[in-house]
Amino acid sequence: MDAPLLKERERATFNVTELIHLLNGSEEETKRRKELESWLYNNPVFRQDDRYQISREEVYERGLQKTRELVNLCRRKNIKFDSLDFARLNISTLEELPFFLHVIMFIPTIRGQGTEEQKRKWLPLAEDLKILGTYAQTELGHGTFLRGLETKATYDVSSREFIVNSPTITSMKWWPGGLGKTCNYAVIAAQLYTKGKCYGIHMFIVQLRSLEDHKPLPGVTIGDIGNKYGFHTVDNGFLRLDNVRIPYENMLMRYAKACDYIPPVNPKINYGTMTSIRVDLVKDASVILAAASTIAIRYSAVRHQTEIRPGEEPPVLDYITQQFKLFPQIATAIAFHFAGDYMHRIYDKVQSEIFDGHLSAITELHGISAGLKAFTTDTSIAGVEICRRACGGHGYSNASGFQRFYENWLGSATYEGENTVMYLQAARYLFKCYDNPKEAPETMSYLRYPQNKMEWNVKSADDVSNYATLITAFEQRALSKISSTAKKLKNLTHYGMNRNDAWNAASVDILHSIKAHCHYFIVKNYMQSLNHLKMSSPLRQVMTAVALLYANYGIDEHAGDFLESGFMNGKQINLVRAKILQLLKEIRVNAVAIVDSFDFDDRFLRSALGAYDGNVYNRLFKWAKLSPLNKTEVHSSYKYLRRILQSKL
Ligand SMILES: CC/C=C\C/C=C\C/C=C\CCCC(=O)SCCNC(=O)CCNC(=O)[C@H](O)C(C)(C)COP(=O)(O)OP(=O)(O)OC[C@H]1O[C@@H](n2cnc3c(N)ncnc32)[C@H](O)[C@@H]1OP(=O)(O)O
Ligand SMILES: Cc1cc2nc3c(=O)[nH]c(=O)nc-3n(C[C@H](O)[C@H](O)[C@H](O)COP(=O)(O)OP(=O)(O)OC[C@H]3O[C@@H](n4cnc5c(N)ncnc54)[C@H](O)[C@@H]3O)c2cc1C
Repeated sequence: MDAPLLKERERATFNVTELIHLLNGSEEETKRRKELESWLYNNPVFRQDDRYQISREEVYERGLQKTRELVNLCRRKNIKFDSLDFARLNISTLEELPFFLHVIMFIPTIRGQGTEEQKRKWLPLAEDLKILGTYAQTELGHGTFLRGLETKATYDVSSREFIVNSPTITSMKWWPGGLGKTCNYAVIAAQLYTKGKCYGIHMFIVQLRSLEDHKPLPGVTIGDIGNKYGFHTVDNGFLRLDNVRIPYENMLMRYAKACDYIPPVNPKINYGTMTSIRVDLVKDASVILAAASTIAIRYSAVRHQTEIRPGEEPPVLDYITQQFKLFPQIATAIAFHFAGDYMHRIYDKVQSEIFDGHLSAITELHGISAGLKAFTTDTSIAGVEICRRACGGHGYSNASGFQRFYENWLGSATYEGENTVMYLQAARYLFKCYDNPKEAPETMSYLRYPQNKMEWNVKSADDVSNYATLITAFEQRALSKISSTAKKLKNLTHYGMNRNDAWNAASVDILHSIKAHCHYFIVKNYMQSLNHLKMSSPLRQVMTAVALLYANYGIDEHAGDFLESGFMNGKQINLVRAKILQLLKEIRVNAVAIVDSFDFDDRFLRSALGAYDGNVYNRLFKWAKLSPLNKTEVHSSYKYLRRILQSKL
């Protein structure tokens, strides 16, 4: 163990194991997670040290090998795909495996939108991996605007079949994970046509490849869409269907019937699978940012550079600017951890209502999950990059471990709902609640009260150490944004603009309003979660400092909003900034211990900079020697170099 990290750990003022169990939910949860991880990480197939030295095809093939190992492990240990254990395994690999969509979207769509009979037929096949499916909704021409999707499923009454067709090039399915080479089935989102009338988007199970030789079936043109920023393991694919016939029973009909069409009670119930992934992405944002913070903090405690006082080369973690970069990332990761817990609680509650036939809460769930998905993924993507940059040159090396997180996580601003669109969807719900405050859910209860102007009763740095005053600050900032935007919308329509054009004209203000609302919710939920948790006083002291940093940092980052709201003045902003510096100093002694509490296995981080023992330089050198260029002392391309060296200008 590298001496600096040892010293850092010895200085900690709280019990790391206590925080590990708190973040995992309990000691039993920690034990179970570590047991599952040991089964995974002890398998050589999950090697990663040559990840960046192999081709895309080898990466894809490795993905299938890992899938095989993961599936065999689940079978040996009787772990079901919809179990918490599988979810733990999934995040512990954090690999975008080619069969990923089969588990997170294909099966859940059948489970959520199939009739009992359809579930009896398809779920055993899917859960036993007799068939492998993906979720094929996005098309070349449309990903966001689902009502604009062009794939058609036309009901042929005479044969009791649907004819599924891609009428144009823009109607080709494009992006679905595993579609290119892996899956032999898909749930296809298509416009249902019956008796000459279009009834909108419904979901259809379509076989794409033979179960005998995996060749594409007649009428199916299918393949990989090519290299991307990340998700290299996944064969995101394209699919064109040329009047492919499927049985009537292949339309998922829990909520709608095709023959003599019966519409769903709420047409958006077909969008339910997307909501479930958005809910997961909130917690994923916490995990990704916690992993990046772990790498950056451990490295910053080991990396000594330049001088504060002549003759002393300190760890870069002693630079206040380094703390100002990194400690808010730790705080954000923990804030999003609690937001993810909240999202899962709400999702489970609404899901049980839906299965009892009450669909009213799906609009609220959509409004909240769309906003938090956008807010947490945007923030965590930026946070990973801050962590990477804080590691200087070695942060730019693949040996740092950042690229794996960053390249896959970048997509989260787009997949499962492009973030701007998600913000606007959440805002649509927020402004509806603003106009009808009595209908506002608990997360928007502050809209119910009269918007009386308030002043922040803050006179000293101690006042910015109070959860209630900080929550009020974020509430007033959000209210100020929402009410001024509502006024703008009212004026625009008052002077003759229709509601949609007014919405578009005010959409930048609307975006600021929903982001302020999400930020308020995250702060409030974070602090209330800590208040409800039992912990020792040393740990509570640390967690309080981190939570206060999250809130005060948020005020400093958006100082203009808080001043504009009239709720705060310049002097108070300076009190906040003074508080931030005081909190950085307080957190410094525990920084390494806090990221140790995220409890990432080295084989998950795969980082020469963030390994638990801090043995950075030997790991970097060992990794560099793996470079294919180092297979020979003189590279075979020397012949070109020699000509360059011998040529005359
Ligand atoms: C390191 C990585 C780790 C983990 C990664 C894990 C997973 C991710 C990896 C890959 C998976 C990616 C898979 C995909 O991307 S699948 C495709 C995702 N696509 C989308 O999200 C499409 C986004 N577009 C839409 O959802 C819709 O088009 C829309 C933007 C919502 C607009 O729909 P539209 O029908 O036009 O509705 P509006 O006219 O705007 O009216 C809105 C109306 O409908 C209600 N609504 C909308 N959506 C939902 C929903 N999901 N649930 C419930 N209700 C919904 C909305 O509330 C509003 O209701 P009103 O009462 O106001 O009318
Ligand atoms: C890694 C990855 C995996 C994916 N996996 C799948 C999958 O398995 N299955 C699947 O079906 N799809 C998948 N997708 C597709 C993904 O869901 C879509 O790309 C996503 O929904 C965005 O849609 P789009 O590409 O049409 O973007 P667009 O909507 O075209 O976005 C382009 C720009 O237009 C703006 N814009 C669009 N509409 C509005 C609006 N109403 N108001 C304001 N601005 C707007 C957006 O903000 C954005 O800036 C995946 C995508 C990626 C990157």
